[in-house]
Amino acid sequence: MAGPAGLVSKDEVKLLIWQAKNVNKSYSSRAGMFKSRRHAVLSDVSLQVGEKEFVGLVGESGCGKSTLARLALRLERAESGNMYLAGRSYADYQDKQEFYRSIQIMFQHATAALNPRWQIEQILEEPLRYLTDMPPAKRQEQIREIMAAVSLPASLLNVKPGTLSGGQAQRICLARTIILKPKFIILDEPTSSLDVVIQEQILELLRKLHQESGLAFLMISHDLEAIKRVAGRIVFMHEGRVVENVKTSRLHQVKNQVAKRLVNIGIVNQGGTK
Ligand SMILES: Nc1ncnc2c1ncn2[C@@H]1O[C@H](COP(=O)(O)OP(=O)(O)OP(=O)(O)O)[C@@H](O)[C@H]1O
Repeated sequence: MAGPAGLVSKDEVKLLIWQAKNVNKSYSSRAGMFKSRRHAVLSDVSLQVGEKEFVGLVGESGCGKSTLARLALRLERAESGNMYLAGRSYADYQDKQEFYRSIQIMFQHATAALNPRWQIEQILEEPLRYLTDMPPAKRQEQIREIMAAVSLPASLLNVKPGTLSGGQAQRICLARTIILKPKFIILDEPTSSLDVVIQEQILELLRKLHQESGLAFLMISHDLEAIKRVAGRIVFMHEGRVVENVKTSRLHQVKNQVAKRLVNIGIVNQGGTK
């Protein structure tokens, strides 16, 4: 059984891949013409992801999920607290390349970031070229391997993103996220912009990738039903705090009232609970 506050059970997970410990983050907002006020977005957030785990992070819009993801990727700094990747504090990663080889994120609307002028092959090669010393022949091999892993034909390598279907484009984004074989992968709303049929296919693909690769994933979503399909453990956030942490098979046992409501409703909409 999962423990409190987003932490894994020591009986079930031996090695932690990623950890946020007592993280706090706030932003300034205008309060009148000359004043600004700080409001807390993350309050004392602790969350752990173990080796080979697939963890879901669910909560209402604005509760701080994406902020946590941006902090995890070092795109912003926390005011206090610590984060750890593969047992090392973020402060110990002086080498940016080493850090970003170990952790990758797929953002919501990732397909919009696919360079329309590049062929798919160039798009997939870019992280290998800049973050590894891999020779060209090995890069080609890796690209073909990753296309097979996301169930796309190698013939698509020569086309540009504009010719792809929505589902194919999402698979390419996923391929680019995992091509470096990072230790830890964050997926921020990976299916929310897709229609139901494609959503289903991408969730199935994620399940397959997780099973076959044994990598650790954290999937952020409003959609508890989608998270239930892929995650072994689910962490609930509410107003910047982790309020519940439970194995997916024991969702019926959640105690926190907010989490209970979300479990009963199933889906959290952009504007709050349905
Ligand atoms: N750069 C920023 N400056 C000021 N406020 C911000 C900034 N980024 C996020 N916020 C605020 O922080 C809160 C949390 O935002 P965040 O995007 O992390 O929530 P979320 O749970 O991911 O929401 P959603 O599911 O809608 O993406 C919101 O109130 C948001 O307006």
